[in-house]
Amino acid sequence: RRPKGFPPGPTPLPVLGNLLNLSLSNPMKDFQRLAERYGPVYSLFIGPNPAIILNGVKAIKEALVERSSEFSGRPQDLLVNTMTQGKGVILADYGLRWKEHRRFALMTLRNFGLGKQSMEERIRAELHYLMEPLDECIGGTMNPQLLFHNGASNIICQVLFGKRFDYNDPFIKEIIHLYTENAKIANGPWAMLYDTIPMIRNLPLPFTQCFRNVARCQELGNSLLKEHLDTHRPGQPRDFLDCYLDELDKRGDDGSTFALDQLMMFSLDLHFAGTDTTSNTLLTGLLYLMTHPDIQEACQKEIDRELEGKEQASFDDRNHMPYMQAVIHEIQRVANTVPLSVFHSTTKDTQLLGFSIPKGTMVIPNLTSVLNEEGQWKFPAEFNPENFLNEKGDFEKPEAFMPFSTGPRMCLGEGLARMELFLILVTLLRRYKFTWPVDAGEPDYIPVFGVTLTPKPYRIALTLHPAEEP
Ligand code: HEM
Repeated sequence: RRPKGFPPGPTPLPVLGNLLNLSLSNPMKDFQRLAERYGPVYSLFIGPNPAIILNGVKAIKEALVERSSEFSGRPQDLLVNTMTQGKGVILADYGLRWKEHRRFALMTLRNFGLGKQSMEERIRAELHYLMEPLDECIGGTMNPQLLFHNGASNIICQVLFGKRFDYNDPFIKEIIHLYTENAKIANGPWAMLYDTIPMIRNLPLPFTQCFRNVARCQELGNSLLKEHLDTHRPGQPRDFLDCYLDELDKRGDDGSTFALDQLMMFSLDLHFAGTDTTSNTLLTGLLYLMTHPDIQEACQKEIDRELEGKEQASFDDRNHMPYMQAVIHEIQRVANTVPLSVFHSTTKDTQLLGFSIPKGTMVIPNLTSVLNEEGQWKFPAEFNPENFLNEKGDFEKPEAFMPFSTGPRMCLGEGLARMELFLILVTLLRRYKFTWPVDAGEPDYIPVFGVTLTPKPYRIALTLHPAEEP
């Protein structure tokens, strides 16, 4: 039964709640249909537990920004919580552990490579490796599926663990496979069943695969941690792991939330979040650029003009490349990489758009609804950089651009992700011309659903961009 004053929604069934109102494999269309019927804030029952779904920029901003302290919790009783064993930062509830770890992550990432200069160097160095397999394919075709995962993973790996891995190294191959599989399981049909029907949780059903995957990620990560524990010199941090070990020394037992048993899941959180997001955005970008050659050419014209005589692109170049900026933002808008954000929960009894929302209610910010919202975009249903250009051709970012979410829980890797997207796309478009292979049939833009949206596998055909031809 809905609490008094709670947002409306379809009638729940005993035990199953509103499970039958949603497609288990991809509920996105159902979420949209229900918003059309019940309005921007409506409710569903995940088994016995009430949840609210926020749609559109007004509802999401009012909750996550204006009432941020009331809407910045995380649910603690889902499959993903069992997966991460209550550790790490992404799923930490609103409170001291989250606050201390988020602040530490932002500060350390900034000092340790997210500081503009050195991070740019790392991304450029990785680009060199990223372009090797592409160079080998000039005049032919290839599937770029793993390439961007490898690149993005290595960039964050260097910050966290102080090293990069060859793209054929068993570590990177296995960990990326485990991450991508878990990103699909975590929002998939078995996760919905696990969250809805607590009595099935101890049964040997397919969701147990994600627990085995996490255990294996930890095993892989622990060997890196052990190396660090053996070689760490206090006060001389080489990377994120060392910084955390220093922090542990510094804090002793001052009652803080820092603890050695937090460190592995914390690092895996950052590694996973930094891998499966940027890479899927890049994959979507390439898909759209190949199938919109006029947009690709307009990018290349601006790149050739603005970078003329420069050996390589720098992140500051974006300030005089409005078209490229608009294209990258449009890629992020259509990629909609984290379609339902990460679920939030209310930290106390609160109000939203006239509804009463009790403490502990699960909150699903439907970012998809904002990135496609009628009235917020000039061309919500097209791939069109004009969405980010004003009549003078200057870059302009509408307030509905929130692929990183908004409020205090907003993505903490935004700075890194934006730098990666700009430097990688500009460098690749400067060197190559990407085309849709003639024998590839019609492009399929409908992504595979999960915590992250992933384009279906496709091939690219590439030649050297004319300016790069010998
Ligand atoms: C295009 C790339 C990316 C997109 C679209 C993206 C999107 C998001 C979204 C939607 C959230 C949920 C925010 C919320 O709960 O309201 C999030 C959280 C998070 N992201 Fe990202 N992200 C990206 C890249 C990265 C990178 C590169 C990192 C690595 C440093 C990262 C680390 C995190 C972390 C740690 C959180 C949890 C923050 C918290 O709970 O306080 N993300 N991201």
